Amino acid sequence: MIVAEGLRKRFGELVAVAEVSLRAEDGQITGLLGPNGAGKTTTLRLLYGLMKPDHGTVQIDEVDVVAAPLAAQARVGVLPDAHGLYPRLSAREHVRYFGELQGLRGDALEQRISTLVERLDMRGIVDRRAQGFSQGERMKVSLARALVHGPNNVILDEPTNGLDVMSTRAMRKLIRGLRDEGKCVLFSSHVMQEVSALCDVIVIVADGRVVARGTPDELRELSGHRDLEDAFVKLTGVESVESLSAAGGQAP
Ligand SMILES: Nc1ncnc2c1ncn2[C@@H]1O[C@H](COP(=O)(O)OP(=O)(O)OP(=O)(O)O)[C@@H](O)[C@H]1O
Repeated sequence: MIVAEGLRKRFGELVAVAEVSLRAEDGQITGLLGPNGAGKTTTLRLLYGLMKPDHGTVQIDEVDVVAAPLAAQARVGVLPDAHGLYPRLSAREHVRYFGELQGLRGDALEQRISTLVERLDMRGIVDRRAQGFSQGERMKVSLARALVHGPNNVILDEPTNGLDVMSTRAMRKLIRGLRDEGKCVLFSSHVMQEVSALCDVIVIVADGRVVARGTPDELRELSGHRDLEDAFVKLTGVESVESLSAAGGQAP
């Protein structure tokens, strides 16, 4: 379970996260939905301890991310926004390296890698060097890396970005599978269809603030729109989901 309270983060004069509190439960998929620049990536980085908040707290399975970052990070798998891979390492070596960083060794690690190779359908690429991997192949390696230690919590930043239809379906299946195993899954997206297809709970952010939260049905009711995309537009105040408006607010 991931619980954030009163998060704030500014970069100089720019307020990226003005006020975000959220709760992502085990056995649920929680979607962080907002237009470009709303503060989603920054919020996720605060949640998994890549950045420290100026204000507020984050707990992962009741472990404080600022006070005990290593213990908190052991409980979470992260698919960050950029899937940087080492070009000379093979897919298997990437996953093994991250497993070792998480304290896995020997047969247990190799067994875990084999399971992920099957689950993510990586047989064709697992012993190839990452140089030249397609977007979908990079995504698989990044995901395997995130899941190698079997974390109870999984944070995914725009997980279907750049994926084709088949890969998007595979990703959705995987995300649902994690939920069905009882894991806490939190992912960000600016695409309403993506979020509505997957999420049990949606947290909508705009201008670095949570503007609404609830199940898809609750959000329809709150906005007075049957169509979820219309509900999103109403709740965020942006013209269209794809309007790409930079919504980071300026500090007073
Ligand atoms: N390291 C940084 N330094 C300065 N400004 C930053 C930094 N990271 C984010 N920002 C700014 O903070 C605001 C929120 O950015 P963030 O990446 O969190 O938004 P987002 O909702 O993830 O957007 P997108 O959907 O486009 O990825 C933006 O205005 C962005 O330019």
